Amino acid sequence: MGVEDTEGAVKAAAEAFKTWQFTTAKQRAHVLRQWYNLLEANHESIAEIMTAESGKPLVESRAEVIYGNSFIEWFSEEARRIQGEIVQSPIPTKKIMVVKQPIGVAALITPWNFPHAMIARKAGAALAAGCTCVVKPAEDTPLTALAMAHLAHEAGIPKGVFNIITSDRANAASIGKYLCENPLVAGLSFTGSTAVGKLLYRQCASGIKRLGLELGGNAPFIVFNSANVEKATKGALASKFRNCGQTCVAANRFLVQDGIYDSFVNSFVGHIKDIKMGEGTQPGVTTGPLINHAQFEKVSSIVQDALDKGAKALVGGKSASSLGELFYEPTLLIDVKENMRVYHEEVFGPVATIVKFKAEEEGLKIANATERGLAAYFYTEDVAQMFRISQGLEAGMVGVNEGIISTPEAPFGGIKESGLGREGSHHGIEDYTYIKYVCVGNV
Ligand SMILES: NC(=O)c1ccc[n+]([C@@H]2O[C@H](COP(=O)([O-])OP(=O)(O)OC[C@H]3O[C@@H](n4cnc5c(N)ncnc54)[C@H](O)[C@@H]3O)[C@@H](O)[C@H]2O)c1
Ligand SMILES: N[C@@H](CC=O)C(=O)O
Repeated sequence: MGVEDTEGAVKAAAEAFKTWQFTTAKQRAHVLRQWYNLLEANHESIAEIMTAESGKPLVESRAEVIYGNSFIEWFSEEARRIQGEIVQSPIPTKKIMVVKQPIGVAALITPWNFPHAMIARKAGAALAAGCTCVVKPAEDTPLTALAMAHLAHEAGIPKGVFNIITSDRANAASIGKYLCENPLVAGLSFTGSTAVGKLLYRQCASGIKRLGLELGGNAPFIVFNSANVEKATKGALASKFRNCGQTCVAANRFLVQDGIYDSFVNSFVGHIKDIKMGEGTQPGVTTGPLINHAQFEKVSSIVQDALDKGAKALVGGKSASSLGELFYEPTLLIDVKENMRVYHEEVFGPVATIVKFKAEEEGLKIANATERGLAAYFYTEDVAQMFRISQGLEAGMVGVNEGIISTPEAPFGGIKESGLGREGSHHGIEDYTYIKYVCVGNV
């Protein structure tokens, strides 16, 4: 689809907003719950579609559908808890009311790495608030989005309330620009690369549009001397290799204190060798291919740059071409130095790097030495250290002795160049409502 189709979708969403905004919270809660029920009932088919279009192993696709559905369930409940305030007035004849209203048409641009959950996290909140949506899924994963839309209409979400614009790569930029600049669109929420996020930020400036940005991360994963190696290895594997490393909150830099370095590295190497990579529909496969050639080239070149500059691959370090052209071996690099790309860039692939440090302050300093601030992780059994480090880390989300932090109940989002706003939790609705102060005089 292209800009003309987008124009049609925006007009349909604006038209549908005229009535959807006046539905009661209870009605919206009901219809979202119906959608959730259908998404649950069709969960295996959606997982199969996702695996077919993205290569994600079925076991991960199933987990994502459960995860994505839980946002629709959560926001079906939250719809009825969007509360205003009655404020104490300084003048007896005046009353002050603060109400929250839906912003209008919300444009949602989503990535390929979580084709269902990233739509669910945005659309669930928008629809609960009383907004209508125009969703532009990533070019690699349009079918999951269309399946969700099919079920949305079956669930009774009225025509025009939830619209999908699919596109190829060539049309993504013009569709994005159109959504940013169209005055009928009240707000835009984007998950994807920092480069595109910055472009959308600039494009939205002309109309001072409401903006939510979930951008790239560069998560440190610190293992302190006080850590439990077993727990740290388990968390490291989950955080790094989930979705073949193509996750914005994936651990990107392992920082390991000198006293625990050898035992952590040995344990990590053993577990990485056990990862079963292959075609997503094969039983037992836990890790699939990279999404496309661009991702494959990016991952290969980042690793090659590190190897050329003296890093050592304890596991992997090359493509797994016998499995297919987009497979890259789970990799562990040591002797990583500041002059290597992998030290600074978000790899977005199955590549773990380890840097050794001595003192706690040094570990924290390296962890914070990035312009990104999405997630950060650390492992320690020392309670005082838990408080010191979680306060000191410059990130929107911190996992303490935990490698998987995403859940609809908690606010997801970053600081610094990792984005604006929060998704999920009760804060997730804020992007889709505005506060209106109503002053009633002469009472
Ligand atoms: N934060 C995340 O969850 C996330 C997700 C995907 C990719 N990434 C990062 O981005 C890198 C590149 O991946 P990518 O190229 O698919 O991400 P991307 O940011 O280019 O794509 C994400 C979405 O934005 C759309 N898009 C692309 N260019 C656009 C434009 N000019 N205007 C409006 N929309 C546009 C795409 O069609 C897709 O829907 C990855 O290596 C990774 O570092 C991050
Ligand atoms: N992995 C994130 C989304 C971005 O990649 C999540 O856990 O929700």
